[in-house]
Amino acid sequence: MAILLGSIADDYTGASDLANTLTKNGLRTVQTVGIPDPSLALPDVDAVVVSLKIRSVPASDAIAAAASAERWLRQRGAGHVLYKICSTFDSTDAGNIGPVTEALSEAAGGGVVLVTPAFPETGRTVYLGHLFVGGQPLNESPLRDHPLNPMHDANLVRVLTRQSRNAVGLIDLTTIAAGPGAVKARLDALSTAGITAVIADAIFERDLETLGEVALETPVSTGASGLGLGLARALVRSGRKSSGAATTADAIRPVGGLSAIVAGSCSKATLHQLDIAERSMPVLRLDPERLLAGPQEIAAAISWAGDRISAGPVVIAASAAPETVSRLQSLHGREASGHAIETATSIITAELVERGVRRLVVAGGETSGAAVDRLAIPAFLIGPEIAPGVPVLRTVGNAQGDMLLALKSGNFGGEDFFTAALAMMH
Ligand SMILES: Nc1ncnc2c1ncn2[C@@H]1O[C@H](COP(=O)(O)OP(=O)(O)OP(=O)(O)O)[C@@H](O)[C@H]1O
Ligand SMILES: O=C(O)[C@@H](O)C(=O)CO
Repeated sequence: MAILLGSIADDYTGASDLANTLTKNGLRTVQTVGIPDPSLALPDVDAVVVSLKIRSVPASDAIAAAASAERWLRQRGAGHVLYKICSTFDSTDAGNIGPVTEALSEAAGGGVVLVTPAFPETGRTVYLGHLFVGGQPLNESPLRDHPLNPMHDANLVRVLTRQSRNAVGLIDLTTIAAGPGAVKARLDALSTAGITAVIADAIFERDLETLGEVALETPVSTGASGLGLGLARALVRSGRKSSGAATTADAIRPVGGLSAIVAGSCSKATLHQLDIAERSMPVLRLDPERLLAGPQEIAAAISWAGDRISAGPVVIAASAAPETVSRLQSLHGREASGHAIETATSIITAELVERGVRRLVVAGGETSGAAVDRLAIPAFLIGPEIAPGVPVLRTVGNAQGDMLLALKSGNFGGEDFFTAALAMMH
């Protein structure tokens, strides 16, 4: 299998978001969980998205994992590797967007890397280096209260500079509107000035098409699904994409079994989706203090689900409003609380699968990563889109048999996302 495009995603929901975009734009795509075991039979595809869980780990660990994935992708023919980050640039001053971008670029022989989290379909746009989420600058959006990576600065040139060893530049919208030639000339000038990463503006998909065309001529880029769209369309336009359409029908063949939703995302969107789900499904709100205190809360949740799940889908959520999250974090620390809750939700998820759940929705990137790791799912085929950025996924090579999943990024999906997702899984 020789692949045209490789990607390394810094979390699992982000990986499925990108895989969905690549599929919609004509690339046959598979999502692997880490570097797959050589014994895993992968389908013949144009693009592979390797999901890693490296958004909120120490930068040195993130670099090591990304470097191995990059080598694996290059060995399979990937001429270009996209480092898939969050469209809201989730990171801290310690990384990991800057350090991983620099490491991937160095491994590929250096040069300047285009960086943009723009994803217009979900309202993420970048203008003069500033990231907007819907109508709000990043630092005024709900991302200012993110449990793990609160975002307090919308100026991405500044944010990336704080994470990088080398200087960071900007390619503004005027240059991008002038077309690929103008962007290349500007990149060359910035590269001569010693800059190794540039934040690129993008408001419309046409801006991302221009950026995709330029990025494809370089070995590495860093961005969200918008840049994936640009790269996929550039590959198709250039005629480099092999024949064979990207179909999703095979991925949603019915799997039967029970269905459940597990949420660890504390985003405004997820909190509202949970309120709406409460009108049609039993919802258990976990007590975070009790979750951290010992295994009783987990056992109680499993028993609660066991009493109800044969009658229909159940929802189990650790999610809480920013004030509650802050209180817990001030008592136990940010990372320790996040990690302990992810562990708890992943144990609950595995127990639900043990009891027959085969259709599963998980809300939150870190939460999804912990759950998928505990289930030891090796890879996913990409099914149809439930909402922008969230496809139905079908497991490949799963020990428990075929399952359908949706891994929802915290901020994605309409208010009825949970019922909409389950309605597409049979
Ligand atoms: N009640 C709570 N108090 C503190 N932390 C919590 C609570 N509930 C969940 N968490 C933690 O908050 C973090 C949420 O991150 P996660 O990535 O799962 O969601 P998200 O950031 O909304 O999603 P995405 O990264 O896809 O945008 C996890 O580490 C989770 O364990
Ligand atoms: O890009 C996004 O916003 C999502 O795919 C994501 O990575 C959130 O975790």
